Amino acid sequence: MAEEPVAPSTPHHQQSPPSAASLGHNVIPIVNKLQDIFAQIGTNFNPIELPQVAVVGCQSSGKSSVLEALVGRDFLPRGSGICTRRPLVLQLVQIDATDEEYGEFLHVPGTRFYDFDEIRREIQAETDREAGGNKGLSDKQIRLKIFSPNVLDITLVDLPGITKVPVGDQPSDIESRIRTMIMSYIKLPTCLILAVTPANSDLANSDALQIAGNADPDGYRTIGVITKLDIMDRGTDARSFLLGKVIPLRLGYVGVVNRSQEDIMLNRTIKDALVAEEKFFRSQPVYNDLADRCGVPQLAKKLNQILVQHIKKVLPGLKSHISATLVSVAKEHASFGELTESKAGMGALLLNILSKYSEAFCSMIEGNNEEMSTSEIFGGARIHYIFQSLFVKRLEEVDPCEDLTDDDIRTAIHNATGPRSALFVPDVPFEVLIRRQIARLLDPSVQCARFVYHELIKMSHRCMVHELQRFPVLRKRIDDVTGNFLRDGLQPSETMIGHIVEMEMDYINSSHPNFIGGSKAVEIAMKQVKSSKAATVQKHKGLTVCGGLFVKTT
Ligand SMILES: Nc1nc2c(ncn2[C@@H]2O[C@H](COP(=O)(O)OP(=O)(O)OP(=O)(O)O)[C@@H](O)[C@H]2O)c(=O)[nH]1
Repeated sequence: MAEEPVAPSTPHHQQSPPSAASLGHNVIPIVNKLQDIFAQIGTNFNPIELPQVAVVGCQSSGKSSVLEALVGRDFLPRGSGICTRRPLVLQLVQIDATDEEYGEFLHVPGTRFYDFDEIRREIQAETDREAGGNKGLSDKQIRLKIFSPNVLDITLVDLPGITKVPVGDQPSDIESRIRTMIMSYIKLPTCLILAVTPANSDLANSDALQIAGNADPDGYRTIGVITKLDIMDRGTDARSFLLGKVIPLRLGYVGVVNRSQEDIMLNRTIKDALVAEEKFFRSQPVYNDLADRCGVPQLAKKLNQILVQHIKKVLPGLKSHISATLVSVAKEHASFGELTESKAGMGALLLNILSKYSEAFCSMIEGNNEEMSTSEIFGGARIHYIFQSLFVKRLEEVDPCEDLTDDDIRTAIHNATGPRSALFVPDVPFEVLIRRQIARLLDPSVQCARFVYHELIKMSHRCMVHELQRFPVLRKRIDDVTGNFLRDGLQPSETMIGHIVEMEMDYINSSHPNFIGGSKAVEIAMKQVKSSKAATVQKHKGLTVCGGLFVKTT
């Protein structure tokens, strides 16, 4: 049966139960509102990280009991054996005082659990589903949200207790697995650690304080919680421990008395338990002057104060961060122009964007671009540069005699003249040799076409007008269409370049002014013969003399 929602009761020697409002701090509601807004707009912008509180300790030390007392509701599986077998991430959300409290599991979306016994059963069932029914453990979280007027907005994490001896389905390395799981939560700098140690154990050798010390060596975020003060050995007390004389902690200790197993079996409510706790501390003179370190309400107050301090610390930075973001978002919003709902308006907007894109492309090619850059050549000027500087230079670098040795020429002449000896190069071997050289023009020409293609793609990206930032799908589509269009043009261009080079190879233009042949060639060759340098092939002052034919090479 669900209990009445209660706030922790007020011991006579303690202050009122803490709540965001009662402490008079209005920062928590402000931050909650902010969190709600950011959650609603579904942005990744997380301006503030509220601390989460992880409860650590050895098995059955009373971790779940402490959490329940803080929430003021009875909803966690508790008992003498291992109970918490999966991390339970409990998000507490404060709602209006008039609203009914309820819980919601992430794994059962859309279902509100108004009955807190039902919540406990679901935690048990979900634990069994993942970790099995035989004391097995799993590090897969159960996420539960509790909406209540009596809670502070904070995230609490109930973790499996440290145990050393494996039982049931637990693996042999259970201790190290649990420690690793605990560490993964408490190592976060925004995680407050409630290190729970039962008073009826050896306090000085507390596993909880030891693991908390590993994660938080300076002790800035560890609060020591001593449970089970009611069942300590007669004649012993935890006074010196609560005073921090045994193991000092910056944030100090709080002693609490939770419900015993018998209380739970007798269905004692948390409200009753808080009254009993108050009575206990009142009846123990040894704790009388430690009012600020005893009782669940004090623990809640301490947590609240730390939360407020944390928010106060981050608030100035948060304020300037939000103001700066606001200015830049407003600017961005203004640049997007008017919103339009009608189909006609959308069509006009689309047309407008597309015309702006094509205008930008044209002006980039034509060169009358307004945002003229002085640091780099781009657009039409860059294409001109590719043709005039890069392409021409590459063509000039092609050596017409490369890989054409005297022996190649001599062999070609011999093969062409058969048994006769030859003075001049016959047409056929000349054409064979020269064709091979002309083919060398193909690579630089195709490369020039590819440079132009890449430049056009770059220009297309530069032309993505600012309005397009708002429409990523349209931007991608334009990019795809332009890319495909240019790619479709590149293939035929390369084919055409290949054809032009082939045409040059098929028809050797001997009428070119730079071509030296016929009677002029004979005349030069005769002079060579006369000067007894009758080599059939000779390179001389930029002229390659091939038998009777001379080709200008520079
Ligand atoms: N007498 C007394 N019993 C307590 C106190 N705190 C917890 N218990 C009992 O100790 C047992 C274990 O408590 P839990 O709150 O389940 O402990 P836990 O640390 O969450 O246990 P695991 O999650 O299984 O590690 C329960 O039977 C509680 O009723 C306390 O302050 N006094």
